[in-house]
Amino acid sequence: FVGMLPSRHKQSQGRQSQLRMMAKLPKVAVMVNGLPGAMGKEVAAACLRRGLEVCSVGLTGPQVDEECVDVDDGEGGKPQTIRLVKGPVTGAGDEECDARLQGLVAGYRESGTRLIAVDYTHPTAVNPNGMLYARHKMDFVMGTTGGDRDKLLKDVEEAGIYAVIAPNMAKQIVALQAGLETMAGTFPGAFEGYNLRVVESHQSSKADTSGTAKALIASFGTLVGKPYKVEDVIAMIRDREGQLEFGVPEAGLGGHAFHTYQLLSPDGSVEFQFRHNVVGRRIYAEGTVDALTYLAQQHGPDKKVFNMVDVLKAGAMK
Ligand SMILES: NC(=O)C1=CN([C@@H]2O[C@H](COP(=O)(O)OP(=O)(O)OC[C@H]3O[C@@H](n4cnc5c(N)ncnc54)[C@H](OP(=O)(O)O)[C@@H]3O)[C@@H](O)[C@H]2O)C=CC1
Ligand SMILES: O=C(O)C1=N[C@H](C(=O)O)C[C@H](O)C1
Repeated sequence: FVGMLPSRHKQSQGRQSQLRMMAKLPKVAVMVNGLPGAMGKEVAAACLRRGLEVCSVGLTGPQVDEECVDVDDGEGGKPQTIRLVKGPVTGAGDEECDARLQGLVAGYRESGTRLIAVDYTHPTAVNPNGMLYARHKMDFVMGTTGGDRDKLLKDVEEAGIYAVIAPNMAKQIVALQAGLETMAGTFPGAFEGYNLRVVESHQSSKADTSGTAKALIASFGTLVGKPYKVEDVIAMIRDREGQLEFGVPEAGLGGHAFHTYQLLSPDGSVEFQFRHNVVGRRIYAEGTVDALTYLAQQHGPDKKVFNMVDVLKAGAMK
């Protein structure tokens, strides 16, 4: 693997070094994990559009038979072939995956390039992959939702690596999240007695309840004055008929995130609604590149684990 390391796209490398000089970025390569999944492809495309080098190896899942996948910038640019390696499945370490990563990480280190992983895989892969990055001291951006988030944080902190971990990378949704956190911190109990109801619709292949909705109900809980259990307030829509009825356009059935948060006063006379509806996935991929660019500039010893609110507050989202 070491021999086939950084991509040889001369034109794109020229653009990369130009952008690096402008932004004073260290040399960075991105390992996209979760290929050939929907977000993996979107993120690879966004990296190529924005001049980040994409590593020629990426992790894949247990059900994928292909050995390689082509990614491109989504705008007619030259495709790049990524070799797929099965990610760890047990969390105890998968020998082949570890051996391959070891060579890869060492090769990039020798070439003075910071290799950062981006993870858009599966809720069951969050902790095994987090442990893998910890073992190999690889910084990462974790977009995958679900898993044991406390364990993920603990593993990362113990390994002393840098990470951005967030259930939503879309700038405007991160701003809503930050705004609600501020509102809840400033006016706890302002909605005392109100009833919260959350409906989220996603493509039928989505394995878990929305990580974004889970994050937002924490703030709503403070506003209402009582913590919520996910299963008590969040209704999921994953079926075609329900999705269309909820307003998802036919073209968005394969990839969408429609969320409505409703707060209703006890007598039903006052209603608040917060709604964010996204068709497609490009917005998250662009935010992921912002997170990568931000992470690439982090070297300090004090704070090493960030979320997207940190990235937004730092003014690092385009
Ligand atoms: N933070 C954010 O802004 C966003 C987060 N997401 C989250 O990203 C995740 C992925 O979403 P999406 O791309 O739509 O899902 P997809 O199912 O399209 O893609 C996931 C891919 O990851 C593979 N995979 C499974 N396990 C592993 C592993 N251990 N290592 C590497 N790859 C693995 C899957 O393979 P196989 O088919 O074999 O399982 C599949 O190819 C979800 O958790 C989703 O909620 C999505 C959008 C935005
Ligand atoms: O699976 C998705 O598609 C998405 N997942 C994230 C979540 O669980 O909140 C973000 C967004 O909703 C898209």
